[in-house]
Amino acid sequence: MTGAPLVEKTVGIAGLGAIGLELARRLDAGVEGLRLVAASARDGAKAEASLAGFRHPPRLVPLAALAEEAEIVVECAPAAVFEQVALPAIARGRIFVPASVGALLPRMELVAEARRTGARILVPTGALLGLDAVRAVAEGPVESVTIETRKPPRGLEGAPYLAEQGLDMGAVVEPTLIFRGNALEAARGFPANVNVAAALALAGIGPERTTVEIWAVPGLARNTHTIRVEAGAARLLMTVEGVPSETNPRTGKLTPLSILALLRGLVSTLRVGS
Ligand SMILES: NC(=O)C1=CN([C@@H]2O[C@H](COP(=O)(O)OP(=O)(O)OC[C@H]3O[C@@H](n4cnc5c(N)ncnc54)[C@H](O)[C@@H]3O)[C@@H](O)[C@H]2O)C=CC1
Ligand SMILES: O=C([O-])CC(=O)C(=O)O
Repeated sequence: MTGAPLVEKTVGIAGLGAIGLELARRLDAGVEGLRLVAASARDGAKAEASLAGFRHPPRLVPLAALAEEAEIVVECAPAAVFEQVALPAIARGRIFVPASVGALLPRMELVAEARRTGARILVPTGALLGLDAVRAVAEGPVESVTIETRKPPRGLEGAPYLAEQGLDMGAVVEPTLIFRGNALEAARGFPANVNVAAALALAGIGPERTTVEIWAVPGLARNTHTIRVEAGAARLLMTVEGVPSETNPRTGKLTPLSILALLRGLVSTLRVGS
């Protein structure tokens, strides 16, 4: 006797940068139960070149059209175009997987909208770790959640908070605490750097109660995130040292892999971790 035939889920990717292109490559190499059918890129000619060696190149479509093409829409684009991907995906009742989690935090009304349309918003662990454990302890009482992010100064450049405070990352010569506040304030001040803090906040006790520290550390080779949780069921202490990707040193190599693991979990028979 054979099992039920496998029903493939179709995937569309918004943005073919450090995360999107690696995820696309992995899917094109073959993942049982998943088929990459569409992608969006800002530069069509560059995208065609990137996809040239693919076995089954995805159709290149505008951001807003991804939701028409695919059941799962993965957002890996700059936060500035988040709504162009998220709104159609949610309106059409798709599975929406955002990498720009910092852009989701100030738009939590999208969750209510997804409930109305039947869409699901699945936030990947991304560059972080241990959100299964954070979700588990958050089923009980939690006293505090803190994330300490350490990055080389150039990895923080361009953040609005630095301009507001007149902070020059070129002048940092020793490990320096640049910011301490809650996850909502961090997402506003460092929109390209606190996707991890946003994901942690959503997994645990919310953005107001999640504390974020951002350190600029000259010479640091790996983006390092340390999570500390005091909860009724357990004390969590977890650190990840991410290897920067070659194409975008702000983004670690772990993030596309985390998204791939999430997508596999949507179609696999055996799934491990809550
Ligand atoms: N959740 C997490 O743990 C992490 C999330 N991120 C976030 O994920 C997002 C993507 O990150 P990366 O891949 O490193 O960025 P990237 O800059 O390497 O890639 C973004 C891509 O989107 C493309 N793009 C820009 N405008 C577009 C448009 N209008 N239509 C289609 N494509 C467009 C760009 O050309 C580029 O190829 C960022 O918002 C970043 O902050 C990054 C690292 C970790
Ligand atoms: O560490 C990384 O790779 C990226 C990061 O901090 C973020 O996006 O929040």
